[in-house]
Amino acid sequence: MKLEYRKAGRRFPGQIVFQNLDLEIEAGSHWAILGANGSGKSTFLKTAFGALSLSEGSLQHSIDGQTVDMQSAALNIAYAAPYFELIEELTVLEFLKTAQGFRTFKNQLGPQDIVQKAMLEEAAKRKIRFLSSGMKQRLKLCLALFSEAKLIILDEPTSNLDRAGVQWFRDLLENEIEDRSLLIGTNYNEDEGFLCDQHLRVTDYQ
Ligand SMILES: Nc1ncnc2c1ncn2[C@@H]1O[C@H](COP(=O)(O)OP(=O)(O)OP(=O)(O)O)[C@@H](O)[C@H]1O
Repeated sequence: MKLEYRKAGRRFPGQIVFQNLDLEIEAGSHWAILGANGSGKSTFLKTAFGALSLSEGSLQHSIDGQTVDMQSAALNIAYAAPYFELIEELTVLEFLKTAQGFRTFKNQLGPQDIVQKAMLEEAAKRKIRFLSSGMKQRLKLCLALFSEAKLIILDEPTSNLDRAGVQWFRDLLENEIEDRSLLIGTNYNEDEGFLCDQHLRVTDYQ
């Protein structure tokens, strides 16, 4: 999936997060969205998957050279982020079965396979609200990376992961991103953005 921002900007009352952004995110490219806390990484990423609209300018998504509207684009975008809520009252397996009803996993993987990939075998029948924050994070990352989406957006992907978890994430990303587009919002570029050869600092556009 390709994204083209033209003269794009996003404001909140009394605050310009970014403006005058001209940016082409080519299909299959890997971008790290860098910056300190509050610099606008999440705001930018939310515009990419349609959770926030632009205040000015335009954003066009295209798939295989064909422009698609935001609704069709959203069906081809998967994201994992601190503000992406899991359904806490379901068990891990129940949640994955529900998720599969909305969107099939890639390579014909099933809920039980995802449990294994997320290293949650022992917790499969536990309610999500009783998982540790690192376990929830592994589940979110697997949901995104084992989707069939053409654009993967990961906001702070290693938050709540311990050192072993960070290594697990790096291996997962390396194996599963394939030729898909990738946007990562990160304070820890070495751990999280290691696959990204393109960088955006939102503060360069304030
Ligand atoms: N819905 C909102 N309404 C008003 N202001 C907002 C809203 N969302 C974000 N902001 C403001 O926009 C700025 C950028 O926030 P954002 O969450 O994008 O930063 P970030 O770089 O992702 O930060 P962090 O690394 O702490 O997650 C901040 O000043 C924040 O307070």
